[in-house]
Amino acid sequence: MSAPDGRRRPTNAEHDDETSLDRATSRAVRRRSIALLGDLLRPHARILAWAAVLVTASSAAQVAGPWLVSLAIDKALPALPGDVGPLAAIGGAYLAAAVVAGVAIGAYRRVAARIAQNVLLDLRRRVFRQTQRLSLEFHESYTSGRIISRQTSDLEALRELLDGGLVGVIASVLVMTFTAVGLTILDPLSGLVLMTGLVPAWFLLRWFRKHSQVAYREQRTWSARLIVKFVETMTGIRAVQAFNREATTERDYDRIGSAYRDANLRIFGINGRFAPGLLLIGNVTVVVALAAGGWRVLEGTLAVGVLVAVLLYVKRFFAPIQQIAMFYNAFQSAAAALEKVSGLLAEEPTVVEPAEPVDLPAPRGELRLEHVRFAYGDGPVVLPGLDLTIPAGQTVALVGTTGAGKSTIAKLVTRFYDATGGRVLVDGVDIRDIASPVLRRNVVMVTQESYLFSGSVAENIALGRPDATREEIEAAARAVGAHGFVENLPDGYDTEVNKRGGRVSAGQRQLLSFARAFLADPTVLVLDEATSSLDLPGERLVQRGLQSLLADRTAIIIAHRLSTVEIADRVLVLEHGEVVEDGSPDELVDRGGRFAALNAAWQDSLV
Ligand SMILES: Nc1ncnc2c1ncn2[C@@H]1O[C@H](COP(=O)(O)OP(=O)(O)OP(=O)(O)O)[C@@H](O)[C@H]1O
Repeated sequence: MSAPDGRRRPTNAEHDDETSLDRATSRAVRRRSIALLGDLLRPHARILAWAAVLVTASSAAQVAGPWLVSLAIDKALPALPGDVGPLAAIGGAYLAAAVVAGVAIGAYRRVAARIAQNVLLDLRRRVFRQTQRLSLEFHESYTSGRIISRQTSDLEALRELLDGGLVGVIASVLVMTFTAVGLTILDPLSGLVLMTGLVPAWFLLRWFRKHSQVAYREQRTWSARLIVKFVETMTGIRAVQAFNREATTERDYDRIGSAYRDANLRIFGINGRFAPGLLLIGNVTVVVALAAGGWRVLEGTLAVGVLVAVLLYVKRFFAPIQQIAMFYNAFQSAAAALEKVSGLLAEEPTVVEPAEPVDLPAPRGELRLEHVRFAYGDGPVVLPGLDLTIPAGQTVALVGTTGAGKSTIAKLVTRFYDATGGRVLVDGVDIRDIASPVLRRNVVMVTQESYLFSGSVAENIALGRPDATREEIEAAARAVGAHGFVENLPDGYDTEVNKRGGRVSAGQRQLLSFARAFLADPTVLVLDEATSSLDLPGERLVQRGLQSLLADRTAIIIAHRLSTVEIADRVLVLEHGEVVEDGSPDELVDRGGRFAALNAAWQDSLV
């Protein structure tokens, strides 16, 4: 991300890959997660309040049970057999409490599940929208595997948290609180025993928190790396197989997989000590409460019924701790996931929309670069200061050694990146002042890979202008010479690409992307020509398509073929980000400089 001075600011998603953060960063990351959570829950405030009422009612009703049992033992049983009234009343109250508790908890679970699912959907949408919104700079540094793991495994961890426990755990925590309060009111001394049991439990919890936080971050980081490695290998499978890299990539994958396994084992190790430790503390507390209470019953200072209620309360207090401990795992994992997702969501596009956009009412397509300076992030300067004017309608071919900065110029003119210094102007307007929909309509980039989306051929062409009619789509295909082969596909324009029968060759793919650009009809076209060599008829076809595409518009072509350079009005030879030769192809050949040499080499390669 570039600050106004051109230096790089740290990004929010930058800490993604670290397992231990310093205290301040850790706090900032947590604050960011909590803010996101608040933001997600805010629209559900009213229904959340309703859920809180339901769960509170259910917990209070549950806590009444042991107290009613103590009343039955100490008050109602001694009145028998003469007076069955108290026992019947207590029995009735017990039943009523059970019904209230059951109905309220059922309703609470349904309401809470609906909130959880809506929050998840909202988060999924936000992640998707955000990844589409972020600038190319972000995508070039944040690998697609990492984005995939944000959208898949991180959201899955949050789903597990919300589906698999949070709702129950909130109810359990409330029951525990009510139980502790109820017990203390019933018999303060036993309340004290319970509180004493909580002291070692609290220390154990602190130990667990400290260790598991690091372990869970580590687990998620390795899991993301595993996905990155897999996605990278699969997207580059051709290169992997062509260069015999299978064994090396497998070794790398194994190494990451082992680290992931070790991270998981560490978590199990921590849990293996935490859960039994808590259980032990709970049971010891029950024994102490029983011993102390039993002693007082013998002394005659405690009623038997109250002792029974005390034991029921203490047991009930510790019972959900196991569940909460297990839940803590899901919580840790989800908290780590939320940290990463919130980092992605907090990321701002580096290419900023203008506050007061300037329109281009009658675009002509004149391009001007004024002292354009550029460097990627903290990297070396790619363009030291480029001055260039391209009159409307001119076709300019950019040639030059690899790394000279040709693609960089293309990315600056199309505003996928902003220049670090200087300005890029279209018809005299700084492109930073043009709203992106207007800019994208007028300046279109056709990239090397000519990406085809799943869908029909017609749909792929219509990407250039979604409201185009079938006639316009076919006219565009005809104009660039794609109509012939499209008609020969099994279902013509309705053939699904990327499916059996819909496979298109590299040249045909380029023609489709030309048709797409033709339909979009931009004033300025930037074309990164594919380097893949086509057979001669294929090349001629593409060349003819290109010529019709270029007519009547300004074009910058990163040229890799002689035939392309020949149809250009002007050739710019670039070296280390500077124009070293500028002229028509014929002039440059006559001048006998670098272009002449390149041209000779191209001519040679044809014979
Ligand atoms: N996303 C990026 N992040 C950092 N550096 C980059 C990035 N893209 C390109 N560069 C660097 O910028 C310089 C210019 O690259 P550019 O892609 O513009 O060259 P090019 O002339 O188009 O080369 P080629 O013909 O090989 O495509 C190179 O040194 C390259 O390493």
